[in-house]
Amino acid sequence: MTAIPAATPPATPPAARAAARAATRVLVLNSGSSSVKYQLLDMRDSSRLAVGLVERIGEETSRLVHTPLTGDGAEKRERTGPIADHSTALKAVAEELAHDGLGLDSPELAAIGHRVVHGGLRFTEPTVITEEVLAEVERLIPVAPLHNPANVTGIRTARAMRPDLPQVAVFDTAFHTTMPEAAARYAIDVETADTHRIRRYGFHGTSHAYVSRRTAALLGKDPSEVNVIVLHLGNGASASAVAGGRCVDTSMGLTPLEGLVMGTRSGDIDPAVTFHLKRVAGMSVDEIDELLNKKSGLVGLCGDNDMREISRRIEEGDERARLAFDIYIHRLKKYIGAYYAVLGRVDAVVFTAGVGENAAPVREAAVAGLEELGLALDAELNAVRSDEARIISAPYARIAVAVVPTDEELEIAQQTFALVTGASEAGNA
Ligand SMILES: Nc1ncnc2c1ncn2[C@@H]1O[C@H](COP(=O)(O)OP(=O)(O)O)[C@@H](O)[C@H]1O
Ligand SMILES: CC(=O)OP(=O)(O)O
Ligand SMILES: [Mg+2]
Repeated sequence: MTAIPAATPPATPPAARAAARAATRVLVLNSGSSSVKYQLLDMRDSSRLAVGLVERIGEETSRLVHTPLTGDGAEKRERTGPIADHSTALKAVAEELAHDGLGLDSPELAAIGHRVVHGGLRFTEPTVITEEVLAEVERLIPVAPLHNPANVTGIRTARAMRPDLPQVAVFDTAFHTTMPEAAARYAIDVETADTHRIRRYGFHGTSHAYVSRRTAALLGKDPSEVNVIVLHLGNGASASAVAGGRCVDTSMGLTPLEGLVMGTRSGDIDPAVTFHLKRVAGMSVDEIDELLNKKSGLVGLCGDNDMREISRRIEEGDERARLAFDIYIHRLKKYIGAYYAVLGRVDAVVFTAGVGENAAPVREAAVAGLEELGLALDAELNAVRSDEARIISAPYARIAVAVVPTDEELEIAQQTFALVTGASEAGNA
């Protein structure tokens, strides 16, 4: 494996900071393995000017959904048909923005903020992207094989379109750097671990940070006063234990493969399974990587990775879908119990991301039977569909259970704007 580099990130160039002060818009690109989510925001009031998504990149059935939010009667637009790669996807996004007079050539654009999944040991803060920073993000590809390549393509394409504009990387790993050594270290030979920088990094940190803060606000408290278990359940899924606003443990590890059962990833597994697959089943390391990252989790268990489809199949009496759901829930419940023990006192358990925000049956099953721990849902509140942050626990429950929609893009925009305008250096980040 490639060693994970350590050093200090570069400061914001003063010229870029001065230019950014006059402009107030930030474009955020959240490039996933097969998708790009994006938002254009005006940072004077953090309002959205346009939002969108490109999904199923690389397939015949790619889809771009773009929603301008300026002016009256602005309507959602859709494009379908093959989009070969992330570079093509971003060019299509730029065209859609230009169509609404919000093009990347706008002098009002202060910066582009990029989600970058793995920042290794080096990047613990939002960082202005230089060729050298980009080279380090590329160097980390072996430890985020599904994500960092897309992030790099996104950055290179955006830089080619606006080479003069500051571009900022906001790292999924950053929020987790507060974990104590006892949580971050694996119990393997210390020298080997240190030489190769093998440790728990954790991911989805931007989401865990945003959601834990919003949960504190929902409880009417300061983040420093509350202990929260955050369950980020999207296609990738991770849990974290957040004590007083600081991450103390998280389920993803050196790579985003560890922890919960995910859409296509196995999550926790006995490492000896990999030796067995190599020695006994004759699979290559690349084949095992592909099996665990892309053909496991829900899709490996039942052929579908979308919780909507799995719920539908369960209702039809499909046994494989039922078993996949049960395995998913069993793992989730184990992490709730584990992080309860890690935190000692829990104020809230919060569900977020595509599954966490939308799948009431997942929330119900994950919390079922945990009344002794102080967890109980209100069935009616759990069934409500809403885009608002809300509490769904029973009034008598000692611990709040909440649903808080994540907003990685807003968090990235705020961190990006603070960095390029120098606000973060003035202590306003
Ligand atoms: N209405 C819904 N009901 C149940 N699950 C849903 C719903 N909408 C989305 N999901 C789940 O959310 C997943 C996507 O979550 P998301 O957080 O957008 O993931 P990612 O950012 O990893 O692409 C889908 O694969 C699906 O399983
Ligand atoms: C880190 C990770 O798993 O991200 P995503 O959920 O976007 O795949
Ligand atoms: Mg996501």
